[in-house]
Amino acid sequence: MFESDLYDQKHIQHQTSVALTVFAVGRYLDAYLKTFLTSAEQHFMLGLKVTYYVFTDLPEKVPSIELAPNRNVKIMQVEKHSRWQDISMMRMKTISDAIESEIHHHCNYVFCFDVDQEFKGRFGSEALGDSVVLLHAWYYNAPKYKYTYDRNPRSKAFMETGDYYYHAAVFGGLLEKVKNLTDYCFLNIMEDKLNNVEALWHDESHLNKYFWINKPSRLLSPEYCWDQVIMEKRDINVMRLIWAPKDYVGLRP
Ligand SMILES: CC(=O)N[C@H]1[C@@H](OP(=O)(O)OP(=O)(O)OC[C@H]2O[C@@H](n3ccc(=O)[nH]c3=O)[C@H](O)[C@@H]2O)O[C@H](CO)[C@H](O)[C@@H]1O
Ligand SMILES: [Mn+2]
Repeated sequence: MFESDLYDQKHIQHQTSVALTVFAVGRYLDAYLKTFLTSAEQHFMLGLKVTYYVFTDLPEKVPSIELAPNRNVKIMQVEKHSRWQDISMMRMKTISDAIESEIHHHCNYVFCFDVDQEFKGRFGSEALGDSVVLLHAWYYNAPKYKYTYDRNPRSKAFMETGDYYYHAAVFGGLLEKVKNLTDYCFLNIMEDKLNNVEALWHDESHLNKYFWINKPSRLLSPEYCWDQVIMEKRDINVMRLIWAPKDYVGLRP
């Protein structure tokens, strides 16, 4: 196990400030946002300055959460795309724009999360790095031929081979690195649209392609986004973030 104090001391000394982006659009807001934010206050980057950027089409419904000093929430209005695939993919453009217009005034690092998750253990400054991505809980132990990269040569996300299979529910890093990643994914998503194709796992497929070409500087273990449905968990010492129950039929547009 790493020495968490050493990481924290370094970042407190450098006055590191972290942005967390999360999207809660449509029915996902009521279903997940409160648990996500309250659990983040218990486990995410404690001791550091944190700004939660909540992107939603329903700003008046964002729950008010009790926050520790040095931490705050900023609500950012976004439109609700009619297809859930676009709600997921267009996050790349929104994050890129927010880094440029807003986040760079306040923060050194940005971490981008799906909302359908709950913090359960320390998710601290050890996770910070220039360019950070997460090993997908379902694939970190799987043989490479099982990785679900996009295999359609017509899509910009097409890959024959790669290093790992990454999960798009958590990624982050220095602002300029994350901006580079989100710009890349958005451009390729739009090019696919012009060609009438959609990558197999949407933004996640493009993210996997990006990190094949632009190697990350830090890999997070599946402890940082674990699915409790998986029975085999010998490698998992601490569940730091877990998947919330899915309800695609009830919650997606
Ligand atoms: C089975 C499936 O679908 N997989 C996709 C989806 O996994 P997930 O099943 O985890 O997708 P999801 O339904 O959690 O959607 C991704 C995120 O978009 C936001 N959201 C989505 C829909 C909505 O109506 N409102 C809303 O706010 C929310 O923050 C959510 O967590 O996302 C991944 C990226 O993480 C990949 O893109 C996958 O292709
Ligand atoms: Mn999700």
